[in-house]
Amino acid sequence: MIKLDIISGFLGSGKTTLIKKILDFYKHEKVVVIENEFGEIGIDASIIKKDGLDIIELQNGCICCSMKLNFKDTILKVVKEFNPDRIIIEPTGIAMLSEILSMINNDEIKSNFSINSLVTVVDAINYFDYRDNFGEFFEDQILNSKTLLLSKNQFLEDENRDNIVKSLKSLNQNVDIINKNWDDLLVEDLLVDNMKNNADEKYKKIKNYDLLSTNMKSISSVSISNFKINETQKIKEIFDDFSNGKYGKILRAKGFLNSVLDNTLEFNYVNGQYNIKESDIKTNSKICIIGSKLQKDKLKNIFK
Ligand SMILES: Nc1nc2c(ncn2[C@@H]2O[C@H](COP(=O)(O)OP(=O)(O)OP(=O)(O)O)[C@@H](O)[C@H]2O)c(=O)[nH]1
Repeated sequence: MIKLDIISGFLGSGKTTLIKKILDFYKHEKVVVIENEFGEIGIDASIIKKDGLDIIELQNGCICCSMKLNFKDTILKVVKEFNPDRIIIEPTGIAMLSEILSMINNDEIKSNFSINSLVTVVDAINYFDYRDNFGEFFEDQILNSKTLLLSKNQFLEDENRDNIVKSLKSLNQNVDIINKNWDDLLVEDLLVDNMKNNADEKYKKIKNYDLLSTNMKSISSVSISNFKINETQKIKEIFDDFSNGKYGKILRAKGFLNSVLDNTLEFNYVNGQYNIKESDIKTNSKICIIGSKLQKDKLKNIFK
């Protein structure tokens, strides 16, 4: 049986960071990662790329396409082409987990695969904001997971972390919740416990696309390649501006920048917070911006 690991979670929650971490545990296996990115340009594949790892990138332009994507066919193609021990799937941050599970809930997949982990990474910093603004969608990921893994929890007080755990439990009583520092995380923590969780349990579909909130439906993306900005200070100013709403509600931006100092910088912006760090990845300058009610022309102009 081929092992299947599904790592879901809202935009910028920490899926790619987690996959990088678990790849170390599986370095003696033949692993294929399927990266389904929402924007038009791929960023995550460059981040997790390493020798001997095969990565399949699936780009999707809109939430509606992202949900209709046929994971089943892709997975079966990967099996034929690569014959892997394990497939790790990172759906887009705005994929409905129920939709993905319904696509792989068929005999062909079941006879070839065992679900090893079905994790949703929950961004502790933004938990209540996202739950309020993207409720039914956010809950779909939580209801359909076997394991919930809190990320960024080192930034919160114990009391706030406890409130998140309580809220998660009120949504899904049967799920394992991992609330620990990721330095202490073991791959065993993420495995589906078949004794506790019935693997054949029906996925819990909450809403179909037509019923999703306007907030959710208005999420779109802008991707810009080879932009000319090459100073850290300038990109910081842009990110500071992202939070004031003049370009729409920007939830996520990520990419690379070739700086004047001739090095590559990797940046991550998640709902008002950002970091910029030196990267050893050699690539052109590129940015993918995701948010709701995006002012796309204004955004393209600032990167001209
Ligand atoms: N400090 C800290 N930062 C984290 C943690 N998890 C993720 N991050 C940061 O959050 C940002 C987004 O992480 P990613 O792993 O790219 O998130 P993602 O879910 O793959 O993002 P998308 O694929 O764009 O939805 C990066 O800057 C990470 O370094 C965590 O547990 N602690």
